[in-house]
Amino acid sequence: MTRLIVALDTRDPAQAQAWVGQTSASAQAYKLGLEFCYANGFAAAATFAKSHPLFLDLKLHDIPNTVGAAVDSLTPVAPKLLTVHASGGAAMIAAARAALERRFAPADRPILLAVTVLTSTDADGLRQTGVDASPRDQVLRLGALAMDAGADGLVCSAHEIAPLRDRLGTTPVLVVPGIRPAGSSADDQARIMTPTQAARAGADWIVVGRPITRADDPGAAAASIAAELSAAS
Ligand SMILES: O=c1ccn([C@@H]2O[C@H](COP(=O)(O)O)[C@@H](O)[C@H]2O)c(=O)[nH]1
Repeated sequence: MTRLIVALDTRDPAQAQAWVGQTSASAQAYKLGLEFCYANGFAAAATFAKSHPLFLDLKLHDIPNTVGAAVDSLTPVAPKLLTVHASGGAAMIAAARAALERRFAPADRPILLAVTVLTSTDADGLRQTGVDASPRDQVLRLGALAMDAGADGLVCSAHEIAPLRDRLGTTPVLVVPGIRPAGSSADDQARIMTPTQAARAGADWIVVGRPITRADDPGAAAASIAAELSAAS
């Protein structure tokens, strides 16, 4: 069954808490990322993680020593899921994994996710960064590298779930943003699918922000997405 993570993309803790109150019957976890953590600090994220499963989406990307040390520093937050950028390379991902293993007992260790190609990036966007591969091929390349280096799973778009499963099997935890219910705006996302399509493709988790948080009734929007997921599973 595909589970729902609601992205609490706000700098206002009261707003984040209000969205949690409206969606708690439908969501299995919540994402806090750069906007919330830069505004409120990691103590606020740690407090949040004590009462809700937390996807801490920091997308770490630096030299291996710095990323390993950053992951060490995040120990008090104890998120359920944590992201690094796969394009940081194998040594960086291995350093993040080693830090998590040093700091957590196996049963409590956060799930280490490698972000492959951002869901806001299309083939043109990749080309502008000097990558001539299609998003699909680049996701497969980075996904294999990240899993070999010690990631537990990958962040990808729903378009890449089937090819990733073909290449890497069922081992990677696949976390999928770029989700848009039928008829809703893509916003700045380029590689999108509906909740039903992502669930049918085999996403372990989907991440949904604006289609819920900018809805007139966030609770109803989350409930409708949760209903799609259970009907598709
Ligand atoms: O490739 C990625 C990686 C992370 N995200 C994050 O997911 C949510 C999506 O929000 P929407 O409002 O539903 O577009 C957001 O917090 C991103 O930082 C992503 O979109 N793509």
